[in-house]
Amino acid sequence: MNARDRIQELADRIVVLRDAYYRGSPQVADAEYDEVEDELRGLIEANPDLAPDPNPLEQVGAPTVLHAPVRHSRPMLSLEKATKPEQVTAFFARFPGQPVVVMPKLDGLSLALVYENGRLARAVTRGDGTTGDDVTPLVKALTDGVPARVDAPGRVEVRGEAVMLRSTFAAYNAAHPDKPLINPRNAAAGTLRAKDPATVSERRQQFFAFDLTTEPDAAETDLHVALTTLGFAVADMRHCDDAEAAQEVISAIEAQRNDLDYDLDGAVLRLADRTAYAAAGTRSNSPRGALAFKFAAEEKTTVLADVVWDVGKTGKIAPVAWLEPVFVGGTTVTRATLANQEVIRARGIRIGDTVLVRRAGDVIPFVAGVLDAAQRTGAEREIVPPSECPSCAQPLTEQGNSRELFCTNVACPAQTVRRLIHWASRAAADIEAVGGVWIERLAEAGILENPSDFYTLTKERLLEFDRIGEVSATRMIESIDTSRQVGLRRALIGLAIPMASEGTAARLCRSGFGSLEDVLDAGVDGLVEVEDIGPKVAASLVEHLTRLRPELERLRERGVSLDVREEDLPPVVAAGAPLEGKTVVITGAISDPRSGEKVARPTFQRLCEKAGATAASSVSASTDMLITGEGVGAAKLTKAEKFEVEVVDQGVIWQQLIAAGIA
Ligand SMILES: NC(=O)c1ccc[n+]([C@@H]2O[C@H](COP(=O)([O-])OP(=O)(O)OC[C@H]3O[C@@H](n4cnc5c(N)ncnc54)[C@H](O)[C@@H]3O)[C@@H](O)[C@H]2O)c1
Ligand SMILES: [Zn+2]
Repeated sequence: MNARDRIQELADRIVVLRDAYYRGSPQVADAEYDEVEDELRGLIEANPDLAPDPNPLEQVGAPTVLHAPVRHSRPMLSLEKATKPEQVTAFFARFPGQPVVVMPKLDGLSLALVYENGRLARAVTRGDGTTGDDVTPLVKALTDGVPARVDAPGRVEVRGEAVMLRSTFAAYNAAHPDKPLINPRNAAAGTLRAKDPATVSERRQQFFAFDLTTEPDAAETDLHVALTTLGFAVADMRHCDDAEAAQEVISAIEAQRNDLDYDLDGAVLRLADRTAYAAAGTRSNSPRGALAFKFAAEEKTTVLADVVWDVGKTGKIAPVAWLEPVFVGGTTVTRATLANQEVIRARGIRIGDTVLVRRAGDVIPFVAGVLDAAQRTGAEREIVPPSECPSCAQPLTEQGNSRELFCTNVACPAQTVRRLIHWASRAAADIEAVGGVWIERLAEAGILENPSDFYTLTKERLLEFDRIGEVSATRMIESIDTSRQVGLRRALIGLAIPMASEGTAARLCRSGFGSLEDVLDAGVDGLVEVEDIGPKVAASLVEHLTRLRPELERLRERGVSLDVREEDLPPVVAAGAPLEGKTVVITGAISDPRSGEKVARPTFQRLCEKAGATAASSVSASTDMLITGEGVGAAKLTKAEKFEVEVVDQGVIWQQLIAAGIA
């Protein structure tokens, strides 16, 4: 195909894809759409005289049907994209001496809020950039972070992004397994298209501001200060004086990406000074004073090649999607979860479909749904749940609203292997040297069936197997030996009792149970006394521990400790302990100043708890102190500054711990 035809083809495709996307039913993932734009941009750059007219790359959004059209005071534009550090350097070089704010590029939809003499007059969507939709009632009813009044005269226009928080999204999907939302962005856009706020009342959104214009011109020229003074939330804006600092903040935002409560697809750089930003002007479809740095995509489409029903350690039979390999969220994904049969039904997924796969950080990849059912060829197959266990062929039972399938055969071979692997896992007995493949082989050979069987293994027995040498056999036996110190909390985790979480195990230890046998002897009545342990969890504990009693006896006989360990007990805090009543966050690498040796974070945390502190994982308004070790990330410090949290070097804390006889 010649360049002219290809250009036209790509331009037409962009129009079609945008139209579908802005109507709320995208046909492809963003990353794939961006590839089409990139190819067109490249071709036009190489053949400027072949630029299509109109050129979709110079347009914004899509001309959709507007219910209540409102013309914007100035166009709402797209952003110039960058993917390489050199482009960040070039941006700074264009504006010598100008400070820049760097902030997350939120993945929601942009809104313009217009205030007249202090009152919110209207909220308008971006639309095609020139004209948007008036969505004031929906925004007033459903969007947090949009003050009804601001303390400013004349006309104030605040632009920003309305997002559905991940927590809201997850809660909504948990409450509506029959009609799940595909992703937070789509959910936010769909919400603002609703005719009646009452029908979408559980789909709340949060507004984060990133742009401000005032008439008459306000005195405050710093964007960040001006927005926060007016009472708007901004998503973590940080000032940077040079490209190097900006690049650091960009990396920090990307590193934090999974811990935040909103989706983001990049970082935005923008001149911090409002006057300078306005003076920089615009191109056909983007402001000159801003740049978007794009991150790797967390969503891609791929073909669902098959669905395999996998037997878990508690007998749950879960559908696993086998995918054509797809690079998403930083790795190549070939497997993803499909949750349960209700989710499959609600999302209308079939084998052979092109599905949207989402992988954010260390979250297990999952199939979010089918983007474009119109692409089906007719060769797709229904996903049929099994009626019997794929491992032991026993009939299955269904449980709960989502109709999860269970094999209740305790002798099920697949479950046996899963339970053994679970016993050996890090959170439980931590038999590091015996991997899953070995456990499977030993189980197949009939040597391993219950956790207690690990403790009868000998080096000689292991050496009978092919492909095992003296060294690894010794390591395996040593690792098993060490795991005899597993103790109450981790043994309980390792036994994989349905409904008993890691938290349950920790709470039982802290509330005074001395051993696994004590837990069993307490009975349901004794267990529900423990904070946060309900009757269902208590009943499950008693039922399964009763069943496991012979196994507990075998473990004991073979020298495995099922008693509570000191580290799992509530710390004894002396009156006047140095950190009494303080909520602390620990960050950076910790080392003992006396020996210079590295100290694991949980160990140091435990010392702080003995000194009376409560440890939290992230800095918030309720944090009293940020304890810093080596190599502290800028993100934590900025947050501490924001919440006015005292920052204390580990050295100071060590001195207090040593003086109090705790360390
Ligand atoms: N899947 C599809 O078929 C399809 C089709 C069309 C567009 N898209 C996607 O939509 C997006 C396209 O472009 P666009 O031009 O609307 O957006 P863009 O990526 O150019 O970014 C501009 C938008 O970013 C948002 N934004 C978020 N945080 C911001 C901040 N801190 N400062 C400034 N703006 C901020 C604003 O809403 C603004 O309108 C891309 O992500 C593209 O992949 C997807
Ligand atoms: Zn089975």
